[in-house]
Amino acid sequence: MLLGCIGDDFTGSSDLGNTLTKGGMRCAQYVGVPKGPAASDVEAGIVALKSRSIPVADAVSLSLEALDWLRDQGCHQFLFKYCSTFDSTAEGNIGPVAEALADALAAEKVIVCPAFPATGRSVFQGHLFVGDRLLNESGMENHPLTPMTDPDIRRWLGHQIDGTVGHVPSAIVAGGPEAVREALQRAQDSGNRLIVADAIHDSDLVTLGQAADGLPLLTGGSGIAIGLPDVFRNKRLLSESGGTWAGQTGPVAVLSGSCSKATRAQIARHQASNPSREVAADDVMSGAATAQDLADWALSKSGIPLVYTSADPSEVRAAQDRHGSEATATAIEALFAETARLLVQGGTTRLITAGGETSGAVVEGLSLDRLEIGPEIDPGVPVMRAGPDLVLALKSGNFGGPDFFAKAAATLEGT
Ligand SMILES: Nc1ncnc2c1ncn2[C@@H]1O[C@H](COP(=O)(O)OP(=O)(O)OP(=O)(O)O)[C@@H](O)[C@H]1O
Ligand SMILES: O=C(O)[C@@H](O)C(=O)CO
Repeated sequence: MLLGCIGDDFTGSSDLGNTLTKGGMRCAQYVGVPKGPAASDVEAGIVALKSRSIPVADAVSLSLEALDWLRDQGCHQFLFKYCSTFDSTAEGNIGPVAEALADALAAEKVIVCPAFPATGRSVFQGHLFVGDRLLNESGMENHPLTPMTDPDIRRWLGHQIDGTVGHVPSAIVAGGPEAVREALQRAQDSGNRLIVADAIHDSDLVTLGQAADGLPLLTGGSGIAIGLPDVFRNKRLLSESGGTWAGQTGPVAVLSGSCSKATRAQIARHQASNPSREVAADDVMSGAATAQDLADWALSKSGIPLVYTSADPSEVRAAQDRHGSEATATAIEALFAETARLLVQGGTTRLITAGGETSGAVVEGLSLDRLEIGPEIDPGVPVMRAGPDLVLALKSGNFGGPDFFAKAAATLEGT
């Protein structure tokens, strides 16, 4: 294994797997820290954690455990993948995890770059944009768990760590890898270890990847990995034998706990021509909504049945005020996990989930341990094989085109 990756959620990890697989690396995604060794042909291993919204100390210890395992597999370079919208609170978890990994690896210069231009995320003057909106005006300010109210990544990260945050501006990134290396050194000389780098285009991310050659730790969205396969390839370290993907026919279902704008628009589009069932947070909390009932309903439907709790920000806030945000999220995630288990037990072979936390709960509920990454459905979302009769698509909240669910079902089938 050449590159050891730690993802702070499951959809984000598959997004990274998509980038590395497209770049030609043989890539495997593990559900949590594996117990045994990796297969010998894996060039990039991604340990997917559900550590984005858990207490800081737990996120740090899980990430260090993942790091130890990846080191044991022989990796010399490591990548901490977080969300391209920098999903975190002022307490963490991105900063504390990045610092703990840097301590463990004696990393002195650590790039921080959430940019993912293919999905409209760019970093300019240390500020994160989603399309033409600053992060805090993009809808992410309403996120149920990690509302992003400050677009200045340097300042937000600064709240999360004890030290100061450096910055490599766009004009320097445009100057190429050597200019970036010099700027990183200057940032380190000024006492900064975590260094936010601007990136607007994929070419900037390629430059950052080249500049990071020899650095033990990189952090970012999946975009930060764009240049890495070529760095390994130029050193003749990649096997170059392509992966094989065979589609899967059989019953399909969609489970959505994502309340993002993109997901809600995809739901509205999908339910116009497919069976759909909305589940209210109150019914989850009271126990009126049961996994058995939802699974039976989906298994009885033709088309691409959709079960969702996705609601608009005012409904989400009202449910959180009534029941508490953590309790609501935990109960909804547990319901989706059990529904997924019953669906697969009932014969579902293609499962599509929307939302990082939701997908994490589902994948853990299904007790999966390793996912093979296949072709891309939409930027940032690949199809994945979880076993001989089960394929998955785990969609990050804000990813995917308007017709994502139908496109995912078809791509999972291999059509
Ligand atoms: N109606 C609702 N009321 C309150 N909370 C909800 C509701 N529906 C879903 N949730 C919770 O909101 C959270 C949504 O997070 P999730 O990560 O699944 O989606 P997302 O944030 O859109 O996706 P991503 O993290 O990939 O951007 C989950 O914990 C989910 O259980
Ligand atoms: O980086 C992203 O935006 C996604 O991979 C993700 O992590 C959202 O959960």
